[in-house]
Amino acid sequence: MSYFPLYIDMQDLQLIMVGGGNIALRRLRTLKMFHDQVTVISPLVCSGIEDMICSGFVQWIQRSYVPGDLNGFDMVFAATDSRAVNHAVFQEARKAGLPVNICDCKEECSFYFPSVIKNGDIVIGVTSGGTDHKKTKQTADRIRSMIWNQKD
Ligand SMILES: C[C@@]1(CC(=O)O)C2=NC(=C\c3[nH]c(c(CCC(=O)O)c3CC(=O)O)Cc3[nH]c(c(CC(=O)O)c3CCC(=O)O)/C=C3\N/C(=C\2)[C@@H](CCC(=O)O)[C@]3(C)CC(=O)O)/[C@H]1CCC(=O)O
Ligand SMILES: NC(=O)c1ccc[n+]([C@@H]2O[C@H](COP(=O)([O-])OP(=O)(O)OC[C@H]3O[C@@H](n4cnc5c(N)ncnc54)[C@H](O)[C@@H]3O)[C@@H](O)[C@H]2O)c1
Repeated sequence: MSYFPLYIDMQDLQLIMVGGGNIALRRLRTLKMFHDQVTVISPLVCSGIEDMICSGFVQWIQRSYVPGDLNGFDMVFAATDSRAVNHAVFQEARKAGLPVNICDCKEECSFYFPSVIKNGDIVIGVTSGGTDHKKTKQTADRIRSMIWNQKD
């Protein structure tokens, strides 16, 4: 069964991203279109995220994740390169009843991260239900070029 595209108001939600590499950066760029601030817990961050720290969009907790870190957050994203860490984040989030997105395991996601096309108030999210990421990206790129001639 396909997933229902739910459009939610994120403004008052406290968002946390565990991990600060390439995938976290790509997702933070998307989240930046919908929120003013995201907390990132990660011992290291890539240079794109350093810029987001400087601009105030990212609040950086510079250390590894430990259980209990999700306290006070409403929505959880995990994008570390460790299956064990991502799984631990999933377990804590599930226990706390928090919506959770885990980048290396679709079975542990309570929602998927879509490819997003945004033009003013118009927002389009594309998913393949986790079956074909390439097709998702291609479809989003086609929509961008067809409708708005907007690349990425
Ligand atoms: C849409 C996009 C959003 C974004 O990431 O921003 C996205 N994946 C993108 C790209 C991408 N993903 C992967 C590669 C590298 C390899 C390859 O090419 O296959 C690339 C290409 C690249 O990175 O360039 C690998 C991968 N992805 C997932 C797993 C785990 C699994 O399947 O269990 C693994 C194996 C990880 C591993 O090896 O450990 C899981 C998920 N990825 C999703 C979203 C969710 C459902 C999306 C849908 O319905 O299609 C879902 C289910 C959950 C989630 O993470 O929310 C983005 C599109 C591009 C864009 O628009 O820019
Ligand atoms: N869903 C997707 O779209 C997609 C696409 C490609 C890859 N992946 C998956 O995403 C994972 C991450 O990829 P990447 O390119 O961002 O890796 P990366 O190496 O660039 O980044 C990993 C980040 O995790 C952080 N980290 C490591 N251990 C941590 C811990 N204990 N606590 C907090 N942070 C920790 C590191 O400091 C680093 O910032 C890959 O291993 C792969 O499984 C997902």
